[in-house]
Amino acid sequence: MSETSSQVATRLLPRWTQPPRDLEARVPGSKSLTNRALILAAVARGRSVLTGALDSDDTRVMRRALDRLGVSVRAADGGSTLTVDGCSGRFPRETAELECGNSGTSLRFLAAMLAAAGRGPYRLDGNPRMRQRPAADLIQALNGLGAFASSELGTGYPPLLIRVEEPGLDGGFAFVKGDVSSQFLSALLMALPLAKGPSSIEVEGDLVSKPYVTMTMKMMEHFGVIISNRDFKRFNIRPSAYTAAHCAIEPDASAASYFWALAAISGGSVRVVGLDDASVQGDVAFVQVLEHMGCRVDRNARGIQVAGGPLRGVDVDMNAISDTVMTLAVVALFAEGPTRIRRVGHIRHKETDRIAALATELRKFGAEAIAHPDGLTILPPSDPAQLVPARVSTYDDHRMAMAFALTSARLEGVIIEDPGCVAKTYPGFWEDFEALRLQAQASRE
Ligand SMILES: O=C(O)C1=C[C@@H](OP(=O)(O)O)[C@@H](O)[C@H](O)C1
Ligand SMILES: C=C(OP(=O)(O)O)C(=O)O
Repeated sequence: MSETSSQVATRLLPRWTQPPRDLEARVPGSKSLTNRALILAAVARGRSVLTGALDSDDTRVMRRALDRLGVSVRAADGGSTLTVDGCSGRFPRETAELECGNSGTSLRFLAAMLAAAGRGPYRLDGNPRMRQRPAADLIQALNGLGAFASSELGTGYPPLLIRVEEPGLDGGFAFVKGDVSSQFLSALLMALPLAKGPSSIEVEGDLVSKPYVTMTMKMMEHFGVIISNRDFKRFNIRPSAYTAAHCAIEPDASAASYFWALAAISGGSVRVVGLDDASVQGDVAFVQVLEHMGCRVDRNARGIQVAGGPLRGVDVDMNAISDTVMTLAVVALFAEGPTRIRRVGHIRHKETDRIAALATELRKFGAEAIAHPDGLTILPPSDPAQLVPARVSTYDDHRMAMAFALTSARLEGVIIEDPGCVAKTYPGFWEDFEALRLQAQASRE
């Protein structure tokens, strides 16, 4: 039961006969931190070493792209230690075709960095879904700062073409929309210190996923560049050089959400090792939502533990932690009363339209689900015994697969289609999930 290849069409999940009790889970490194560290190390002066890095489809996209741009990234320890020889702000290859799969961070961060640290033409493409994920706001901002960026098909979506005239991006002033994806802003912030002159970026509309912008600024600081911002509205960036750094990547908090939710649904307890409230990842706040639903949360030096109890539905704004919406929606199936998830309309632009996908799949289990423009209401049956196992479509979305796997904590016979899609951010998910189930079972025998 260790298939993660996409050739495996389905995975039948055994029901957990015992809840996990006082078990520990270790999750791989953060995708968002790994891809930021990689791109910043690539343009820094000197050799950087990243430890605890994530080795998955999304980080391989970034590594391959940097390789094509002439930056050496050497992997050791199964891909978790990466040594990057920085190019001091100038990519060695002046033109390249870069394939970004469905990695939003890779495509958007690279697009801006190419304008600042390259010459071009560069072409960035992705899989069919990536060709439906917005990029127009980023293109527009880059062009306002002196780049020649365009959508090849004129759609505002990838493939993107990027070039700049010698000697590089001008800087200056640009607006960027904040209500579609924070990745546009993060991409510009990381690239603009390499522009010729100072720059200011003003965010238009409500900025989504704010903790990721804080993460961007913290990582920039780690590589030696400090920028100023007022209320996440206006950012001022002075020309500066990145310097190589040692970077210990935290475990991925979005991946951790599946194990915390497992404890919530099963009534057991799981500690995810290596995360605490001081994490730079906003998604650690997911445990607070579980606390509101009735779980107990214990934070100590080893990590954060969630212990499940009777669950009640919640009304929650998940704008800042929207990668955990799928996890919460599945927890809500097992709670008493409705759960309303608000201010996450932007998740329609991710690996799939996540609001539509969730509503469809939740209904298969016997819940009512209402899709709203900004989120979702989940109305579980009044008696959890009325929930039925289902065959879950995953829409090539790793988070749909991992979140719905949690239903097997309480239901026999759940089937997950295309389980290999977890490789986007967590290739070893099924092995880790099954190992924990066996541990739970063994602890009661
Ligand atoms: O900057 C990042 O690393 C990310 C930002 C978020 O995207 P949006 O800003 O598009 O919500 C998040 O969903 C994604 O998984 C990673
Ligand atoms: C939205 C996600 O990824 P990205 O935008 O980086 O493709 C995700 O990992 O849930």
